[in-house]
Amino acid sequence: MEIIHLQHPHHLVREQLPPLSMALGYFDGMHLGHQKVIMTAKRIADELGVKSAVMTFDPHPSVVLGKKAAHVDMITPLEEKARLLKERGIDFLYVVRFDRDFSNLNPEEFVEQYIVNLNVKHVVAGFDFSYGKFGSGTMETMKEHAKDKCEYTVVEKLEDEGEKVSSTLIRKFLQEGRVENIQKLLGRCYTITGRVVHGEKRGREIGFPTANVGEVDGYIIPRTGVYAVELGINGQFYEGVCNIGYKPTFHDKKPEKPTIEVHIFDFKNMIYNEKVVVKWHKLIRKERKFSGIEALVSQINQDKREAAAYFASLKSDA
Ligand SMILES: Cc1cc2nc3c(=O)[nH]c(=O)nc-3n(C[C@H](O)[C@H](O)[C@H](O)COP(=O)(O)O)c2cc1C
Ligand SMILES: Nc1ncnc2c1ncn2[C@@H]1O[C@H](COP(=O)(O)OP(=O)(O)OP(=O)(O)O)[C@@H](O)[C@H]1O
Repeated sequence: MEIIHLQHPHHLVREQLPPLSMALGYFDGMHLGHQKVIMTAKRIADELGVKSAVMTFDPHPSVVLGKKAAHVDMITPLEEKARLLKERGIDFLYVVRFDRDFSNLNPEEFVEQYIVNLNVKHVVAGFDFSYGKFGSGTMETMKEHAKDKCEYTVVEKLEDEGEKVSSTLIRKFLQEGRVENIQKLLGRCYTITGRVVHGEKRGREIGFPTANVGEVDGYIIPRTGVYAVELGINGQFYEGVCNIGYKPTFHDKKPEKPTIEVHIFDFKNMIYNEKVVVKWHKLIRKERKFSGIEALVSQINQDKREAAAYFASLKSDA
């Protein structure tokens, strides 16, 4: 997959570009609704005998348009989004810099410059996609704006239990720690990529060595608590339990940031500095302050049993 970064105004020339079937959207999460849009674009590309493409934006429009943060954490930061698109056989990923100038394009200009002029023959988006200044272009106006230069397909709403499958819903579940509910919206577990960093080195003393996962910038961290997780190291996944939190048993003053610590069952290798993937399966309980090490250790043993029972149930379901 080729990744093409564009900044407004772009200077690409239509005649020099391959004809495309392109899916449009921000696509944070690459959830099942997004996958429906993207795979529709790919199917149409195959039918037309053209290349498949996805157009996304960076940073998130709310960073530029909103009054809020200068940065928004993601379900799938750009690198992860690109990895998932490559896995699905998409040929081109266009990443358009979302800045003030770009956001001020009116809908007709957006279609002319970023669809027609990029040699898009067929454009695919979801029922609620909007484009152009104030998001005033919709899939209803697309017909008019694309005129006879480009065909388009609108993908119907994908729902789960009567609710639209959306990034917003997944973000809410992450805030609540309900990672188990996310699996059916993403079609996979929520994952975070990071690196094993040095912790406070207390874990080994209490009989539960943990891999502290750092360098997770850009990802939304689920709420604090204890989870059944898998940790991926060099492509191999190991079952374990993870605490996301502030370790109140040992810290009277709340640290600035929570730590992410994974205890892998029956594992003794040194993995400092390794790149790892945390796969979030299920929330087991909230983090608590214990009266001492003994009470904490007894609870962690219980957590391990619960996580192991969960993983065993997955195998018996299969
Ligand atoms: C499964 C699991 C559950 C944990 N639950 C708690 C908890 O509820 N409260 C707490 O203060 N610390 C909890 N911890 C964190 C331990 O205090 C921590 O692993 C220990 O202090 C070692 O930290 P270190 O690796 O930074 O040295 C938990 C750790 C694990 C692995
Ligand atoms: N559940 C869905 N069914 C069909 N199409 C969808 C669905 N969710 C998103 N899309 C489409 O996928 C593209 C990307 O959508 P977008 O990035 O706005 O995601 P979203 O999940 O709807 O996010 P948000 O929760 O922020 O509204 C758009 O074309 C959008 O219309």
